[in-house]
Amino acid sequence: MSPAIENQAPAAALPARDAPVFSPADVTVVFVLGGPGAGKGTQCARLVAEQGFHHLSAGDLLREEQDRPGSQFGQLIKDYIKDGLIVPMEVTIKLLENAMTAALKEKGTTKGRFLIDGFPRKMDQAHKFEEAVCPAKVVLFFDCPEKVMEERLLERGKTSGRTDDNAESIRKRFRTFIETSMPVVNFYEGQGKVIKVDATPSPADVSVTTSKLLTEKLSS
Ligand SMILES: Nc1ncnc2c1ncn2[C@@H]1O[C@H](COP(=O)(O)OP(=O)(O)O)[C@@H](O)[C@H]1O
Ligand SMILES: O=c1ccn([C@@H]2O[C@H](COP(=O)(O)OP(=O)(O)O)[C@@H](O)[C@H]2O)c(=O)[nH]1
Repeated sequence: MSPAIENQAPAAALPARDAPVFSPADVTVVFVLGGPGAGKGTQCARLVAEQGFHHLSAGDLLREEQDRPGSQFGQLIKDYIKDGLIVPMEVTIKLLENAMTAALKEKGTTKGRFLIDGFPRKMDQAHKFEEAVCPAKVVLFFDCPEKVMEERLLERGKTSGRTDDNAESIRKRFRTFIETSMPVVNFYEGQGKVIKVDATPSPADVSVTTSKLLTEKLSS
C-alpha cells in the first residue's frame, strides 16, 4: 500500500478524531530528533538492523509524496523543503499514519515498534500526532554542534541529490531547528521522555550508546 495521500486541502487530510488510531499498548512510538545532519537516519538504520524497529523518515515520506505523479502537494513540499521550513502538519501526519498502517498490514499484525525520524519538528505536530495517531513513548535526541552538522551536510550534498543540502538551505534549516524544533525537544524533556545522545563520535560509537540507553528506557 502506498503512503500517498488523497488530493485534498491539507487541513482536510486529517479528520478530527476522539482517540488516536493506534494504542500505545500495541504500538511503540519513538520520535527521533536532532538537527539536520546530526545522524538521525544513520542511527535509525542501525537500530532497525539491531532491534527490529520499523523506520519511518518524515523527510523521506515527504520527498516521496513530492515526486509522486499527480500529487496535489508536490510543489508545496518542494518549496518548503528548499527553504528549510516545516510542511503543514496535516500532510506529514497523514503520510506517517498511512505508512504505519501499511507497515502493520504488511506484517499482518496490530503490534509494532516505530522509529519516527525527523518528526515532530514543531509543537503543533507533536500535539496533533499524539492526539490523532499514537502517543509517543520515548524521544531520542541526537545532540550535535552546528559546525559538525554543516560539514556532514555539505559532504552528503555531494551525492545526495537533495535540494536542501547546500549552504543557503542549510543555514535556513539550522534556524528552523533552533527556533521551532528545539522547543519540541524541551517539551518532551520536561515530560522525562528524552534520551540525549552526543552525536559527535563515530557512527558505531553513537550506536552503542543509543542502543544501550534506548533499551534501558523502553524497559523502565
Ligand atoms: N557519527 C557520525 N560521524 C560522521 N559522519 C556521520 C555520522 N553520522 C552520520 N554521518 C554522516 O553525516 C551525514 C548526515 O547523516 P544522516 O544520518 O543523513 O543525518 P540526518 O538524518 O540527521 O540528517 C551522512 O552523510 C552520514 O553518512
Ligand atoms: O516533519 C517534517 C519533517 C521534515 N520536513 C521537511 O523536510 C526537510 C528535510 O527533513 P529530513 O528529516 O529529511 O532531513 P534533515 O534536515 O534532518 O537532514 C526539513 O527541512 C523540512 O523542510 C517537514 O516539513 N516536516
